[in-house]
Amino acid sequence: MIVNSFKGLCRVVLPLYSHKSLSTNILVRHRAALGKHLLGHWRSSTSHGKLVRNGEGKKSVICLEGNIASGKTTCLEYFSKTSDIEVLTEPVSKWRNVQGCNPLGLMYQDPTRWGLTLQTYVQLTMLDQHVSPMTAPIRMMERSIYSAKYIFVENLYKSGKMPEVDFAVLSEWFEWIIKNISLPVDLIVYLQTSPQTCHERLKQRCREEEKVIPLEYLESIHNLYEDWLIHQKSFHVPAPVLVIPADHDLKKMLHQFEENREKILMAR
Ligand SMILES: Nc1ncnc2c1ncn2[C@@H]1O[C@H](COP(=O)(O)OP(=O)(O)O)[C@@H](O)[C@H]1O
Ligand SMILES: Cc1cn([C@H]2C[C@H](O)[C@@H](COP(=O)(O)O)O2)c(=O)[nH]c1=O
Repeated sequence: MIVNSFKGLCRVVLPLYSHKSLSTNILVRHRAALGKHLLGHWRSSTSHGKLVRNGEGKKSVICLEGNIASGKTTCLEYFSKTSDIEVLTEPVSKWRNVQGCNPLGLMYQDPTRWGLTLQTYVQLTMLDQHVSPMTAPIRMMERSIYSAKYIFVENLYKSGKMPEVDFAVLSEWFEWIIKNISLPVDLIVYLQTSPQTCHERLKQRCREEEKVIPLEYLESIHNLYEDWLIHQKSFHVPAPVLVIPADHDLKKMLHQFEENREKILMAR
């Protein structure tokens, strides 16, 4: 639901639900099942039964979303120069090398066999980022555990490349996590591109594993993003959405990032 038009090229889209109501009153459940190390970063509160990171209420978390090669890393690089912001880029290097194995490369070679393997590891590493203690008042992170599930797992499943049983196992894991652990997001910034633009940028970036990606794959990812964040008709949207059209050249993109600096950094 679009509730606000912004000067220039951006819009804010409100979520169907607000995460705030879910995350303000929470308590630690399943405490016994958790290691000492993890609990060191957590506190208990009063209801809803979720784990909460210490100091969570005072800080803001912005997730940067967009198709593959839409310019997310470039955007994060720009904001990383701002003081009081912690930038978490996607842990792609881990996805390309876990104990000497490359689940990202394996997935692109044989999605039906390796989709579950990659997505299990993506889910773990994204969760690790969401729950890691914040080192600055504002955190900007690349994608989220939500897009890993609502976009990439969904795409594998919908395209017939992920077996039903793999999808069911991943879905139950995901549902358990979001039910039991508070993963607050205050704003989603969506870099909206055409799949064609991403295809061009992807070829230019030339990541070895991604050489097999056809335009149709980027079109599917694009449509899932649009249904989730623009039409808001597929899955729960955990925060308001700021849309930044991102087909433009670098100079114009940097200008737009600057124009939107306050809207992005004042999220909360
Ligand atoms: N506005 C832009 N115009 C042209 N090329 C861009 C632009 N933004 C990023 N790029 C280039 O496109 C490629 C993908 O950008 P990147 O920031 O890595 O995207 P993402 O992190 O979303 O995958 C990189 O080679 C980057 O230098
Ligand atoms: C979150 C997520 C990502 N991937 C893949 C898609 C790309 O090949 C890389 C991420 O690179 P980007 O330039 O930052 O988009 O990882 C995936 O297959 N599954 C996922 O859940």
